[in-house]
Amino acid sequence: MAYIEFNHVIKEYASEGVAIRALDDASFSIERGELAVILGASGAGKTTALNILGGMDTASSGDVIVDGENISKYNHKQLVGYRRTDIGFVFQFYNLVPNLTALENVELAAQICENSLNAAETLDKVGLGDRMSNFPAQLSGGEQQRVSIARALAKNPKLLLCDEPTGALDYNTGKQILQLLQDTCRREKITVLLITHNSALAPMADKVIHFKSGKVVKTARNEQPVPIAQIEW
Ligand SMILES: Nc1ncnc2c1ncn2[C@@H]1O[C@H](COP(=O)(O)OP(=O)(O)OP(=O)(O)O)[C@@H](O)[C@H]1O
Repeated sequence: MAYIEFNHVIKEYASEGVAIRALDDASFSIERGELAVILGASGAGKTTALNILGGMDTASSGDVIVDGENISKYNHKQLVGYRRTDIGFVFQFYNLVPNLTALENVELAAQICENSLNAAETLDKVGLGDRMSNFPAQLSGGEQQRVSIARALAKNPKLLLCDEPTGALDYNTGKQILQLLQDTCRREKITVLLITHNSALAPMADKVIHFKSGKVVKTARNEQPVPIAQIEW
């Protein structure tokens, strides 16, 4: 069994009496410690898949296995615990608490987990060791995204889920953030799943999962993933 298995997942939303199938029998797997990229056009179902994997949404049918646990069978309380301790989230917008410093933002997340990492050390690892006492408004977009990555990592999660993490950043800053995520995956041996609509990023991943119209239409493995610095788009 793979570390993550998304098996025949269907997700339907009811919208004004009409059923919208956001996921239509989608299946993929990811091994522990892999960097996986989900590619697909707008509306393909990428965010829906990520939200289900992160316990923020539930499947209409199908199984979602994470580290041997079938999270699709979890009740509300179990999902709360799963989101709190097992999953680190990084979003396009950083969602930092504006009146807390970088350090306090990371500490806040670490406090809700049992096996959390030291907040200051984690900020140091993402390159912000000298900006810990700054408030979000005093940091650039790229620096704020580093804080949000540190906040996710400080939870010491099983899985880091990133939804378009460079969507609000310029080309070079975005590249640095992707490099950080790639390096973190390798160095910390953490499983990372990244959503993007930029197909040029495919070579950075161990595994590439292509979504189209709610289905996984192709998965590919890169035997030798390419460092982000060598990818241009
Ligand atoms: N809560 C919801 N209620 C109704 N429809 C939804 C809901 N969430 C998603 N959908 C629909 O499901 C489909 C897949 O959406 P999803 O956000 O997963 O796509 P995506 O690939 O992440 O797109 P994007 O790249 O634009 O974010 C879309 O048609 C969307 O409108």
